[in-house]
Amino acid sequence: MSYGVKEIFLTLQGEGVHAGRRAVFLRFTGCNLWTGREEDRAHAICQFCDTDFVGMDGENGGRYSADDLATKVAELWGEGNSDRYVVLTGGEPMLQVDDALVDGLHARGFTIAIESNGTIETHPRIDWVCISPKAGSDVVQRRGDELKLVWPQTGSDTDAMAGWNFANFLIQPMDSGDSSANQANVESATSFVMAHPNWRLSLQNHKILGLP
Ligand SMILES: C[S@@+](CC[C@H](N)C(=O)[O-])C[C@H]1O[C@@H](n2cnc3c(N)ncnc32)[C@H](O)[C@@H]1O
Ligand SMILES: Nc1nc2[nH]cc(C(=O)O)c2c(=O)[nH]1
Ligand code: SF4
Ligand SMILES: [Mg+2]
Repeated sequence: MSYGVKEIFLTLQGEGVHAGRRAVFLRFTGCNLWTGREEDRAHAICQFCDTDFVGMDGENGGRYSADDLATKVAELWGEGNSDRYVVLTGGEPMLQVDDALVDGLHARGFTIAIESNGTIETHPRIDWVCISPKAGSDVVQRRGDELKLVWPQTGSDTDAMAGWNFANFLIQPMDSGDSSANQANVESATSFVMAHPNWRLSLQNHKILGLP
């Protein structure tokens, strides 16, 4: 098996419970909820994506074997064996993640996190599962460490989600690319959390910090 990779980079996790943690991001190409082409966005199940996951032309992108991919992730982490952390993202990483990659990353001492839309069951040996449901999709992965809902999304049933088996429930304001719409999304997300104390606010810190 080989993997199509858009980009791999060292940064800080910007979002969610582990915001601020040093992490290698491994971004796979391709998604099952949008082609990634602008002309298809309006018809996609997921229409608000902030990410270019098309092709393999990003930093350290390309086609890799499991061994080469795990080695590249370790090389980007650099010296030091403690607290090694890799985030599998995309696109939709569960279209590609398998035993060989998970075992290769574990063998190099990494704690493995995933950012997934939850429409495909996540690999059972991933250490930190973050699911971000998309309205209009069928979420089959209803357990994990973190449920991170982009807000607002009409058609999202937050009461039903609060009954799913997650350790943390987060609301993340949607980045729409327009500053006044973004301000409205932040205010709406804040109001939601003020009214629902079982949910917490997640901000995209990397965008504030100018990190990838
Ligand atoms: C680009 S997605 C890739 C992983 C996976 N496909 C997913 O949707 O969870 C990574 C994270 O960014 C979030 N995200 C995508 N577009 C966003 C936007 N415009 N504003 C805020 N968060 C966004 C997703 O919901 C997800 O939590
Ligand atoms: N710094 C940083 N943190 C992130 N957390 C989730 C991201 C993603 O695109 O999956 C992301 C990202 O793209 N950059
Ligand atoms: S599911 Fe994730 S990667 Fe796919 S289009 Fe939506 S936010 Fe982007
Ligand atoms: Mg991102």
